[in-house]
Amino acid sequence: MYMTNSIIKLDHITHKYHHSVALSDVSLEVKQGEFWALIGPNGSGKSTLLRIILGLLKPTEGTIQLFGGPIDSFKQQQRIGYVSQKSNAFTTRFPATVLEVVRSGLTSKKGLFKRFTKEDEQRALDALQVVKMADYHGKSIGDLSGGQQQRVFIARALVSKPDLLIMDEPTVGIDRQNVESFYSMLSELNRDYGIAILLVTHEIDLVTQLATHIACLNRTIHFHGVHADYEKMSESELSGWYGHPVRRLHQKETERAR
Ligand SMILES: Nc1ncnc2c1ncn2[C@@H]1O[C@H](COP(=O)(O)OP(=O)(O)OP(=O)(O)O)[C@@H](O)[C@H]1O
Repeated sequence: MYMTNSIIKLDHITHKYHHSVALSDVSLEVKQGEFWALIGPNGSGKSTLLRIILGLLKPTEGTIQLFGGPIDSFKQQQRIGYVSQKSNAFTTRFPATVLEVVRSGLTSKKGLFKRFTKEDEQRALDALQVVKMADYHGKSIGDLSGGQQQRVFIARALVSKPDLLIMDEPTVGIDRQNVESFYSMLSELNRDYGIAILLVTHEIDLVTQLATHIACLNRTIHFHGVHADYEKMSESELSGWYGHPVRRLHQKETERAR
């Protein structure tokens, strides 16, 4: 069989909503084990790009490959875990324990009314262990903090053992201190378990320290590459494509701010 370490490959993606261009000629490749931060200001096309990758939206032009094959014939949805920014709103209205929420990540494969086995429960507990939330498995999800809830949603996405985790601003509404520990948990997930990550965020300084690769989007890609090359971009170049001033915090400053 043809082997590839390519996970997402976008070639010349353009997307128009009616006549307005949301994305223009975007090409990008995410490979096995990489941690990509996709950054860009409001309205820059980040969510549009994610929806295209998730197969929810067909681009006006361009091609997408997932795991080395065309998106149209992609059938292994369990290889991709997705966590949205809206998870929090859902949890508080939904009375369930942490374990039940995580186990529900297996539902798409089992069908809605199939019974869960002991093995399923163990898989859910293992996923909770990875995000350091196993001690909370019996708690009601609504009783956890925003940061803890998002960890549980990561566990829910991990329960089918995906190769890629896609997240759309997962830290919205979480306080700064918990955001930092949430991001280091993601970094461990990438480093220790080899899971590729594509993370959409506004929190440039926190994330660019951890990501192995960075893509700067504002309708089109203004930069994409490894962290070291991103660091070489001047603050004025960064501010130019971002649309308003960007100040770069360096590692030492971030350490001090903790
Ligand atoms: N369903 C839609 N119909 C028409 N225009 C849309 C639609 N969705 C998004 N747009 C427009 O496309 C552009 C890109 O939007 P998108 O939501 O992808 O940006 P974003 O970077 O995710 O923004 P934010 O950071 O604010 O979430 C914006 O100008 C937006 O108004």
